[in-house]
Amino acid sequence: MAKKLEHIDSLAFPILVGDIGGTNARFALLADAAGEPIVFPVVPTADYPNIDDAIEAVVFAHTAIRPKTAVLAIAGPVDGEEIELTNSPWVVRPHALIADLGFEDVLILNDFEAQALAVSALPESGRDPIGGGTVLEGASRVVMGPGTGLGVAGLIRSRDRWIPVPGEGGHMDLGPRTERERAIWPHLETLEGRVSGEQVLCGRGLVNLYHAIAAADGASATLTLPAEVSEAAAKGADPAAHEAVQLFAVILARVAGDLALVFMARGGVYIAGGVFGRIAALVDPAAMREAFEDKAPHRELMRGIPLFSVTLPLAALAGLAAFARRPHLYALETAHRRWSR
Ligand SMILES: Nc1ncnc2c1ncn2[C@@H]1O[C@H](COP(=O)(O)OP(=O)(O)OP(=O)(O)O)[C@@H](O)[C@H]1O
Repeated sequence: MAKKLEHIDSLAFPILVGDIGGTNARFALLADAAGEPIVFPVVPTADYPNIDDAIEAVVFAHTAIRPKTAVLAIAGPVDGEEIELTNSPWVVRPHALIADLGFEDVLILNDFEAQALAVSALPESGRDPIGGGTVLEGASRVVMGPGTGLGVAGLIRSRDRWIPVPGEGGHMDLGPRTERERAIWPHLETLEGRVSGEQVLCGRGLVNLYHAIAAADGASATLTLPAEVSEAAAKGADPAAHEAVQLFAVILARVAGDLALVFMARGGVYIAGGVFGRIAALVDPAAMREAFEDKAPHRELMRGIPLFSVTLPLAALAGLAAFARRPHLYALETAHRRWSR
C-alpha cells in the first residue's frame, strides 16, 4: 500500500508530549499555544507496568488538565497497533489511550526523530560549540546520539519546512584512519565480521574500544561498564581507558564530519545522547575539530560547519513541544502512526 505524506497544520490543545526511552520516561503538558510547558519529573519506565499507568500517576494525578492530543516518541520501531519498546516491557496501544485516557488524537514518533526535532529548535544556550564554524540559517542539520546504541538523524530544510530523516546511520562501516588505529582495529569485537559505528560509538562501544586498546598493547583490561571506563579516564589511572575516551571522541567527530558531508549540514552537526555529555570534559576539542575537518578535498567547506554538543536537559521533550506547537513548520510522515477518535 502506498504511504501518504499527511501534512499537519495544527494539533488540538492541551497536548501531552512524552519521550519514552528504554530506561526513562519524560512527560510535559502544553496547556495552550503560548504558555510554558508543565514538565513532570522523569520516571524510570520500570516503576510502572505500562505507559497508561505512568500517564495517570505522573501526569493526571498532579493536574486537572486533561490533554486532547498525545505526541509520544518511543524507543522502538513504530509498527502496527501495539508498539513495543526495545528495552522495556511497555506496549503502547494508541486505541487504549483514546478509549481509556480520553485522548482524541495520538501521534507516535521514533525517539531519534524527537532528537532531530529538538535540534530544529535548539536555543544557543542549549549547545556548546566544538571549535569554529557558523550556523547557516535555513540549511540542513544532523543529530547523532551515542547512548545505549548510536542514533543518527538528518534534518533537511526544504521550502521553509524541516523534514526529519531518521535513518539507520549508526550502522555504517567504520574503518581505521591512523597507524595506531590500524593496530587497534583487529582487536575490536565485530558484528558478523563488521565494525559498524555502533560497535564503537555508544556505551558498549566505549568498552569495546577500551578492550581493543589494551589487547593491542598486550595489557590486561578489567573494566566492563562504560561508566567505569570514563571514571578511570577521569582519574588518569588507566592509560587504556584514557586513550579509549580520547579515541572515542575523535572517531565520533570523524563520523560527524562524514554525516555533515552526506547532508551538506551547513546548519551544524549536533551530538546528543547520554555518553558524550559524560566524557566531554575529558576530551580534547582541538583533536575532535581536526578529525571533523579532515575531509580532503572538502577541508575548506568543513571549516565553516559548526559541531555542537547538545547540553539542553530534556532536549527531545523540547523538540516534541516545538513540533506540537507549530506542526506546520515540519513535514512529518504520519501514515500508520497517527490515531484519532
Ligand atoms: N559515566 C558514564 N560514562 C560513559 N557512559 C555512560 C556513563 N553513564 C552511563 N553511560 C552509558 O550511557 C548509555 C545510555 O545512554 P542514554 O542516557 O543516552 O540512554 P538512552 O539510550 O537514551 O536510553 P533511555 O532514553 O532509555 O534513557 C549506556 O550505554 C550507559 O552505559
